[in-house]
Amino acid sequence: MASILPASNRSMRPDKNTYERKRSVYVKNPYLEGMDEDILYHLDLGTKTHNLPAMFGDVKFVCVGGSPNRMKAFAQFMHKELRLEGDGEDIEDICAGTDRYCMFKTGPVLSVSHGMGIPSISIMLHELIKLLHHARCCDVTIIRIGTSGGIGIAPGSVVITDTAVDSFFKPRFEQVILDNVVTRSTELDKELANDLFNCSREIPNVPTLIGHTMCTYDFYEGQGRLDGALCSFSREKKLDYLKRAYRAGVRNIEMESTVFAAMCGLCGLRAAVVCVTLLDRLESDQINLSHDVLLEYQQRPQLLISNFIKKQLGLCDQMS
Ligand SMILES: O=P(O)(O)O[C@@H]1C[C@H](O)[C@@H](CO)O1
Ligand SMILES: O=c1cc[nH]c(=O)[nH]1
Repeated sequence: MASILPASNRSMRPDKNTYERKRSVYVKNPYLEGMDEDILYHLDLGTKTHNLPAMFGDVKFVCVGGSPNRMKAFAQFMHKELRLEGDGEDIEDICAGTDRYCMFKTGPVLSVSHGMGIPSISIMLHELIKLLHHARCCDVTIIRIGTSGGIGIAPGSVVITDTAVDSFFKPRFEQVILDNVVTRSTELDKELANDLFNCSREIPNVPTLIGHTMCTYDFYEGQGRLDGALCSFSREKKLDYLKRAYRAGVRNIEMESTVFAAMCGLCGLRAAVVCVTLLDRLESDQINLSHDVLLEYQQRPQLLISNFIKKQLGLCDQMS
């Protein structure tokens, strides 16, 4: 039977930090407290092997994205932007003991890769959220910086997601738990989305908008592409579907935002999704950008998030 768990249903127990108005990172699992040790297997970290509060206690911003190289480049970029010591080129992968994900820390910013698709980001988020909880982090903002296919907007546009929707344009994420389907809310933090949009106004030549983001389970058939190994629908059906998505408010398509919004919302993380579009899906299916253009497009969300983080840290005036 399906049930809705609203994102506002946040705490399992009273927040010990209520008086300081701090926002903790919650885990909603009664079994965790009774565990002697928690091994974060896919991150190659653990509560007995690592001093998580010392390593991560000061983290305030977590940025996640599919590709390990992109997330390393973002960490190096942030290192420079925050004017931290050294050039940041030799930044170490904290998860070097596993090749599932990579993680880099630069000042209060953590940069983590999540691979492609809902199952991959979901595993990473379970362990990342436990990590932040064990490290006693508070007031954490998490942002997915990714790539996507646009609908009816110019390639290179940056979409800040107001609501993540599924393939039926519904703001929900359906998690199969045992043999039940549990439906979770995919609302994102509207204030954060607006703050990011305001920040984007200061970046010239990068068209940026707020819109719904559709999250699919597949890049090809799941996104209505005509160029996969399998295709059982016509060009007309594809265009009809994408135009209906556009009319429902969808401006881009990717593969992680619904589970990201659902899990972060339930665990007390202020969350946003910021993706650049690589093509207009009403025009084409294949991504034929040159390497340089692709690189420049991928840097657009990074530039916006870096400006936002610097503003939040009160560093912008001193640095411009
Ligand atoms: O963060 P990335 O750029 O990996 O996100 C999108 C969605 C899929 O993971 C992938 C498909 O190319 O790109
Ligand atoms: O079309 C696209 C481009 C990037 N990522 C997606 O999921 N879809």
